Amino acid sequence: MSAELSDNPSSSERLFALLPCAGTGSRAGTAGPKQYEPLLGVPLVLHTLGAFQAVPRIERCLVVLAPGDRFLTVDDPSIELVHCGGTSRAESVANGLAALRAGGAGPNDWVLVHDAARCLVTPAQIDALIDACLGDTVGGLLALKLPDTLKAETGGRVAATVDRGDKWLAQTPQMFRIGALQAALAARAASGYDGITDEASAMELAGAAPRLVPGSAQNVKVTYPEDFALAEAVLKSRQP
Ligand SMILES: Nc1ccn([C@@H]2O[C@H](COP(=O)(O)OP(=O)(O)OP(=O)(O)O)[C@@H](O)[C@H]2O)c(=O)n1
Ligand SMILES: C[C@](O)(CO)[C@H](O)COP(=O)(O)O
Repeated sequence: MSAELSDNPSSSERLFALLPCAGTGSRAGTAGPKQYEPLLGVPLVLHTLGAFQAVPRIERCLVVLAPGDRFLTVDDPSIELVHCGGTSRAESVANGLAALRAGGAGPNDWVLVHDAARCLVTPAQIDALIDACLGDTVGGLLALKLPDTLKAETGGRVAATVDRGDKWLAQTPQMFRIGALQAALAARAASGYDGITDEASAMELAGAAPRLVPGSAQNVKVTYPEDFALAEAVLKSRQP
């Protein structure tokens, strides 16, 4: 075992969550960052956090905020807010991983990285990912097989219908060993994380093949103005 892997052997199966929450939500059309828009009277990101709080085997949840962000406060000791968001999602995640390590997480511990903006994720979906990845050498991600026909475009017209047999939509959470993910992201830092839109893409470029774990069509990322009403309707449908 390498020196890096042996420095925290007792924590080899610990689970942490990391929520990148430092975006501006430029496509959402909201006055402030979309993650704080109220849904059923509660800031969007608190719905997201609620799903992770309901998974007891996750030891701690780290929320990566923009440096000047003072919107969010929490009183749950298992949730930690850090103001180290970067200029890209990948940079926010890399900074958050460093904060997790500084707080005692080891390289062999697992991290579940999840978009703050995916507020409809459920504890059952998080558990399904953990169950599928704990015994895996690489880790993996929730993803969805394409439900629609896929078109390639040239100049606003269809250039081709693309075979969708092997195509999946990547979702989050994405679960990897912290040390492996740190190394994969560090290798992309010099290029400004170009093309690294999720954790799996960094791991793929490092030579790994992340496991695809079927997710749910409801696990949407709130991105555009119309997504808020959809998310609120789903949350309402889940109320007792
Ligand atoms: N520099 C950034 C950019 C994004 N995110 C986070 O990454 C998640 C997914 O990103 P996305 O939905 O693209 O959010 P935004 O970047 O805020 O949206 P937009 O691209 O429309 O500006 C969000 O929870 C967002 O807060 C982040 O932590 N740091
Ligand atoms: C990570 C992600 O949610 C996977 O689908 C997605 O790539 C993040 O959104 P962005 O628009 O690429 O920042």
